[in-house]
Amino acid sequence: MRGFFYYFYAMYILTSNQIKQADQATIEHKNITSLELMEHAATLCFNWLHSRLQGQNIEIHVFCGIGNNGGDGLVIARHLFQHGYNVHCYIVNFSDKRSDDFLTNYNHLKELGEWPTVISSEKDFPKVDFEDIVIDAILGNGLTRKPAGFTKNLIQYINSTKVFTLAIDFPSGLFSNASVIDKDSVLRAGHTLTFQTPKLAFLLPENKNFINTWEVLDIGLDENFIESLKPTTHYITKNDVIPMYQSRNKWDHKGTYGHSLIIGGSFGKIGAVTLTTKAALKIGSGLVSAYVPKCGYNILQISIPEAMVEVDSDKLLTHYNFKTKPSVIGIGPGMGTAEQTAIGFEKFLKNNKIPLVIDADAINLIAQQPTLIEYVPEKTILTPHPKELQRLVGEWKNDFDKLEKVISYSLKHNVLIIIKGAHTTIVDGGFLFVNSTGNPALATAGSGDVLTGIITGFIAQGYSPLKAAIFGVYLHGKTADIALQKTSYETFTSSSILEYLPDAILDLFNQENTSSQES
Ligand SMILES: NC(=O)C1=CN([C@@H]2O[C@H](COP(=O)(O)OP(=O)(O)OC[C@H]3O[C@@H](n4cnc5c(N)ncnc54)[C@H](OP(=O)(O)O)[C@@H]3O)[C@@H](O)[C@H]2O)[C@@H](O)CC1
Ligand SMILES: Nc1ncnc2c1ncn2[C@@H]1O[C@H](COP(=O)(O)OP(=O)(O)O)[C@@H](O)[C@H]1O
Ligand SMILES: [K+]
Repeated sequence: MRGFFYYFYAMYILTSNQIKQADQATIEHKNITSLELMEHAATLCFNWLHSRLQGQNIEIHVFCGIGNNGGDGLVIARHLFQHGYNVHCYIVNFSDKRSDDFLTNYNHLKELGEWPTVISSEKDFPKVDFEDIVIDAILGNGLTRKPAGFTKNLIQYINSTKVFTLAIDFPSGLFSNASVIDKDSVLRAGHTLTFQTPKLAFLLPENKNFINTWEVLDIGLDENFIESLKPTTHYITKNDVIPMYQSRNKWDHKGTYGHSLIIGGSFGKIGAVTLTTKAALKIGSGLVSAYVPKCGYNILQISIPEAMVEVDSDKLLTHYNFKTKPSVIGIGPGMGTAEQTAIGFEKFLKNNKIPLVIDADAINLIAQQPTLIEYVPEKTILTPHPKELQRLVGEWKNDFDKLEKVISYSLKHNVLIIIKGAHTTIVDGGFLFVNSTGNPALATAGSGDVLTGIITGFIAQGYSPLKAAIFGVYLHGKTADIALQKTSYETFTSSSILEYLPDAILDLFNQENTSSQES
């Protein structure tokens, strides 16, 4: 699904209410019944499983609730029976409020002579072996409260078997847009097939135990209607960044691609600012300068002959009196938070009018003196890792609360915040852009410094701060994804990000694999 609402294309992440509305609109506008929609969605799930199992004689336990998620389970069970699989189908009878489409599919199955087993209490729990497969169609998008009673116990029982579980739409008990209150009431899915759009809950670190791998099945909900909902949360994939790429013209020269100034470093931490400087160059900034303490001069000049270097005091940044006239400044890596550095930084911010990317200790200094944020130019980018973010916006109760806090900070100060992590999220006022690339190979010293350089270098070349942030975060993650085909998690270092940056850019022009809607 492609969004027109923002000024480029992106896949939407919908809330459960938006999905319900889109479901209804699709039924009305596309002249399709809800039963047909269920048949279509569940058949896609069956096809997914069938193409992998190829008729193998594995015991498959399909647990169905009594709503439409359960209805999906019944359709999947029917197809499995009809294809000769060794299937056990159960109705998790937690309520009398059976949905119409559930009932139709229930009867359909019975007519075929396949009577599901009804589970009404713990004594009805079947034996499930580790080698079996469980299909979780207990609760989906209609979850209104945490599962309790025997339903919760069933979820706990399935979790305890450590069996592979394929969740339909949602791991049962996981809310799309609210935090889990009772961790024992949520199914721990091995893989989730979710309908139409990714769900925000899948992308938050607090849900790491419930959601493992997942993918989106396009069930054909009405895209025009979804557009009209003006969703504010986007999932960034290759299709979304390709149009951002700015190609070069024959007559361009280095001045066309801007001048990045990287400010940072302190004694013992010159490496950080070196990585950032290298990254700004490698992503194509026409000119790159570094402003570092004197102790960093030789290191930078020797390790990056392409960069110009200006110096401050011996071991620390204190004066910030560089002569360079850059188009953008990336500031913070390795800078430290010494008192003299803090005093100089305050003066620098108060006088500066140049676009900024603020990272690491520069974020910590703003957190120490919060009014400093009033002096940054609008649409300045801040790139905190979780600890730095906490210092900046304060403690949060859960990941949804964290997003709320970051959104209000971003709105209040008109800045962009990049929440770094496994699914790095760019917050631009009320809009969220969640990244799809990257893996734990990036959990290595200096990878954030490189990201700062990439984003700074993009802004130098004329990318807007938002595009620089989205494109930079996407490519940064993509280097690690590509690298894993040739190297290991362990041997990937921050310098490897720069080594694989050309592959990540070239991959944009590779026609294969353009629909990476999975994680
Ligand atoms: N457009 C799409 O994406 C399509 C979606 N489809 C499928 O529909 C699914 C959504 O179906 P759904 O709306 O019927 O909700 P579902 O999750 O089955 O449960 C609702 C029932 O559970 C109850 N209930 C809630 N919480 C509870 C709890 N903690 N403990 C106990 N009970 C609880 C709730 O009762 P209530 O809260 O109203 O009292 C109600 O009776 C969706 O995930 C997808 O699989 C496809 O078929 C086709 C296209
Ligand atoms: N498990 C992971 N999956 C994807 N990306 C990750 C993972 N762990 C770390 N990263 C990325 O690596 C970078 C780490 O940044 P940061 O913590 O600031 O590193 P440093 O301070 O060492 O430069 C961020 O861009 C983050 O998104
Ligand atoms: K489910």
